[in-house]
Amino acid sequence: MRLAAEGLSGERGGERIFSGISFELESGRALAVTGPNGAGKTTLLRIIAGLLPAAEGRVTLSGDEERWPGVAGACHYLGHLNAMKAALTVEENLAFWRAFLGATGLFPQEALEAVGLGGIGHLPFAYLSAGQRRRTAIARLLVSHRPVWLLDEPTAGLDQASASRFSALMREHLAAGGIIVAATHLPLGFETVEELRMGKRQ
Ligand SMILES: Nc1ncnc2c1ncn2[C@@H]1O[C@H](COP(=O)(O)OP(=O)(O)OP(=O)(O)O)[C@@H](O)[C@H]1O
Repeated sequence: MRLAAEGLSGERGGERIFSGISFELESGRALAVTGPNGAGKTTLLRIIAGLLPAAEGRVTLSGDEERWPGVAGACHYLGHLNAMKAALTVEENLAFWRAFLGATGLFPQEALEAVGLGGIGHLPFAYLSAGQRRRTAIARLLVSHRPVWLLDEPTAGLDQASASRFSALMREHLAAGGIIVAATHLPLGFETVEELRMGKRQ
């Protein structure tokens, strides 16, 4: 499987944020997108996820078109917001996502154990600390299989042990043939094969 971006330009509020971004990632490879605040890292991830249109260029996913006919449907997008309902329990939130995205991954309790939150599935999401919320959002990546993980500052708010655990989960995803594009200010904790450095804006 190969994720490719060709000549991507991104705009926000009618203003060109970046242009001429190209890359190719084979199964098992990760791309760390780095650069200063406002460089367009989130914008790029959202374009890849199909959440924003590209001003120019295109993103394609090839190699298993029968199973993954489009890029958007093949992606998990972990944004700054955690995409959980405050009033539902942690486990109910994950059960919702598993039903919504497809029961092709771990059960909610298994996913919670994988992020070290096995004991708190019964708590309302609203009760969780910032780091626990982030770890629950990471558990969402595990309840339904998607080959491409798009991660925006995935380790923000995580303590060192949680960041190491997540790093191991990312390595497992790559070892299983997955692809990762991560916007990050911090090292991801494994040898990223490529870095895409986005420019300074102002
Ligand atoms: N909805 C919007 N309308 C207009 N401009 C926007 C909008 N969203 C973002 N921008 C602008 O687009 C630029 C790129 O933002 P983006 O969030 O992609 O940067 P980033 O590299 O992810 O930054 P950070 O490291 O701070 O997360 C910024 O100047 C931002 O102010």
